Amino acid sequence: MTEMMFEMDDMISPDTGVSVTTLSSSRISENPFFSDIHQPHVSDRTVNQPMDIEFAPDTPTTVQRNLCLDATSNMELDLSDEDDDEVTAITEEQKRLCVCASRAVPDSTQETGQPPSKIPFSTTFPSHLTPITDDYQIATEIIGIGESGKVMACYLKKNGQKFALKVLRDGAKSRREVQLHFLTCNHENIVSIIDIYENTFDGVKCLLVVLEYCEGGDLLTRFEKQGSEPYSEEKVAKIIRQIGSAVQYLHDINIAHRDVKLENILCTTVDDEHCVYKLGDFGFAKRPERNHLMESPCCTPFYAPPEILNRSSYDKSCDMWSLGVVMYILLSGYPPFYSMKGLPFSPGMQQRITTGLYAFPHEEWDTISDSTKDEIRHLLLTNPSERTTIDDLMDTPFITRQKCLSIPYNSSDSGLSEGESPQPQYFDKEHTPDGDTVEDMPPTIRMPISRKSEAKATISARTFIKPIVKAPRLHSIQEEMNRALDMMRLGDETCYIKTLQSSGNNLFERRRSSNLNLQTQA
Ligand SMILES: Nc1ncnc2c1ncn2[C@@H]1O[C@H](COP(=O)(O)OP(=O)(O)OP(=O)(O)O)[C@@H](O)[C@H]1O
Repeated sequence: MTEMMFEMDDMISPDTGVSVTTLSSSRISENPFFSDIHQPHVSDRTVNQPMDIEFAPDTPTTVQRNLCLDATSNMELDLSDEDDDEVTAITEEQKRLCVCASRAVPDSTQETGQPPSKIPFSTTFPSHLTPITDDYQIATEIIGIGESGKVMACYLKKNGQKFALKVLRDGAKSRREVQLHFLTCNHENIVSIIDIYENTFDGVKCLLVVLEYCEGGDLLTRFEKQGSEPYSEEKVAKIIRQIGSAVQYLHDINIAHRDVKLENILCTTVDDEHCVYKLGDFGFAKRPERNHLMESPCCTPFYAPPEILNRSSYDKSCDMWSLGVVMYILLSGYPPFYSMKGLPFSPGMQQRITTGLYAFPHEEWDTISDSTKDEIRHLLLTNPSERTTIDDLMDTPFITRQKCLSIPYNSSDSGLSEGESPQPQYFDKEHTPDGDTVEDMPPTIRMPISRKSEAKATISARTFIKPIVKAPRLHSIQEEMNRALDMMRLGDETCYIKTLQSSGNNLFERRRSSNLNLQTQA
């Protein structure tokens, strides 16, 4: 863990003083954080006037369209990884943005559909410079907490419709997040951006992103609420089909999301049957330069592919690995790679990820069809060039559901004859992952098979999970990991460095108080 680096979040968590407890929406009040709102200090910039939005309650994209058509404020970005030829005159960009936002948006009740046609790139996004409180009432209700802070509820004053509000500290990284999210959010399986505001609080410039509210919450919370009981293959196929459609759309226009995980999959409703799954949080999204591989470390360790942990160059296929991890978790209730000691990350876990060593333990996986397990194997291939591409995945029977899933388990998969239990094999010293003792390593199954060498692949029985070692519950690890990430996130761009006074650093506090004591004694 100590060797890993993650991108710094140059976002802030506005200290609203509001309790993290979710409050009932009936207790809406102006959030104190926003009561002190004032105009940005850049006075020579064209300022958006409050828009006269004709609001259609069930179609948030109408607001987006109106926002776009009304937009007069576009910020040019100077992102080092952007191609020069994409920086065009603001008015031209604006026109193109308006065209893209005015497109008919597919009916969100459809499970999947044709993604909108390709959209042009831009280095700008339309934003309001007026106080958000002109148009929205900010509630004290916290609807989610992430690395960048709280996501709050807000209500459009005109009609009381509920939205989610994400507050980002203004900076190159958050502008990239908003830009890439804005450009892609017309896809029905990507969370829609409704409005963007640029406001300043206590001298800190912020981007306030109003998002469509997904009342079903994030998939991790939802999954765990029902006890992390594995979902059926059909249900997982539905989720992967929809999120895969979003990823396909992103990859088509050369954007890697780089943080596909259960927390970033949002559910439009609490009702399973009508739920549409949407990809959110573009905090790590990146468009690699043409013919260039990405290098900046990113991702969340659970979902991070070997090439990221090894700090090698990587491409969009990192999203495919993460999709494989999502699929695995939803079908079993635990992640394929985890620390034997319940830690958020360990050298042993890193070694298993980099060598692609994971199991399909019988208890949960015997009832899962071989073809589905094969899809996971092809997603969790350590060699990114052999990994299933999104186009391949969207064509598989698992997604298209053209073939029957219930293929009986074949014990020969694990190299065992019928009725025979897997015999523990142990890593030799060379292969023992650091941080996990040899005793921690038993029964299992098989290494992922390269699609290219599939025909002649010998299935090696490898061992790594002791039957009694229960996969840790996701949330407890997640919380621990978030704490670790909070301390560790470093980026290739802007860093937000706390002052010594606000750092809460124990050593600093001790030295300061001993220094004070010395001064007092003197
Ligand atoms: N549009 C939305 N509707 C409902 N809940 C949302 C919405 N957006 C975010 N949330 C909730 O807030 C949480 C954090 O949101 P998000 O992932 O965007 O923030 P983040 O700070 O970028 O998180 P991360 O820790 O993944 O970097 C989500 O996991 C989800 O529970």
